[in-house]
Amino acid sequence: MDEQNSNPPQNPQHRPIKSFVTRPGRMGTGQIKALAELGPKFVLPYKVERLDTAATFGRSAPLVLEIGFGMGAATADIAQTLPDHDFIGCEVHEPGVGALLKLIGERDIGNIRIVQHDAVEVLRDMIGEAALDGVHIFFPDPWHKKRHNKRRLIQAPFVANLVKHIKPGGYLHCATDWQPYAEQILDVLSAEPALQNTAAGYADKPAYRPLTKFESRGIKLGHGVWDLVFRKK
Ligand SMILES: C[S@@+](CC[C@H](N)C(=O)[O-])C[C@H]1O[C@@H](n2cnc3c(N)ncnc32)[C@H](O)[C@@H]1O
Repeated sequence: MDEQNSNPPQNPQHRPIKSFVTRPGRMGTGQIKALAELGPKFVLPYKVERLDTAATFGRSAPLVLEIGFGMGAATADIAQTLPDHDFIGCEVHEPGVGALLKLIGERDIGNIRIVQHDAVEVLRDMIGEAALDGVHIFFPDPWHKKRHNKRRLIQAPFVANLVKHIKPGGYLHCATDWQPYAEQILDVLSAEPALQNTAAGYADKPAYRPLTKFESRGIKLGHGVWDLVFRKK
């Protein structure tokens, strides 16, 4: 999250560039308790095996994948706003996993499962083709510095692969507060032949996406936020 203080490791040639750096994070006692008590039910182990979503959620419902949910505030709100959808959230940062589990427990949310693993590998190994009705990528790490831009998640090869996992008619919703990244996302998604923009350029914020505290503060300071909503053809 705080790339100013992060120190991306050298990339050995055989390893793909990651969109995140794993950093130690302090866990609060509530997060530790939530991990211990709710982790076994709501955290799915990463496996090289297709996820059986009907068995996982005990029903068949539209499935939304969220990549990089951070502390999970938007994830929990959206899952409550859309109780007829099921949500799989991927996040590598353990305190975030603990924080979302805490919200799941406090609000008794049943339609979220978490995979604490790189979403690129989760997509490849656990999510079938055309399995997703929607994908949420909210405020992906902007990797501001030019030499770090290559770490940005939303790039053409990633999107070409991602769309294979979305059903025809399903959607990809991205949001960012960093204008150069918004421009990159707009270019990349517009150039992907399997996607169609639902707006002429940037979209209005869909009602289901809550304003985060961070975002509200930014808006008060006059900072912009750009939503992009594309449909799979
Ligand atoms: C800037 S934060 C935004 C978090 C949250 N979406 C929000 O709006 O507050 C980006 C998050 O994406 C996570 N992330 C980045 N790349 C990821 C990947 N490949 N798989 C899973 N999580 C990832 C990071 O750990 C970080 O928590």
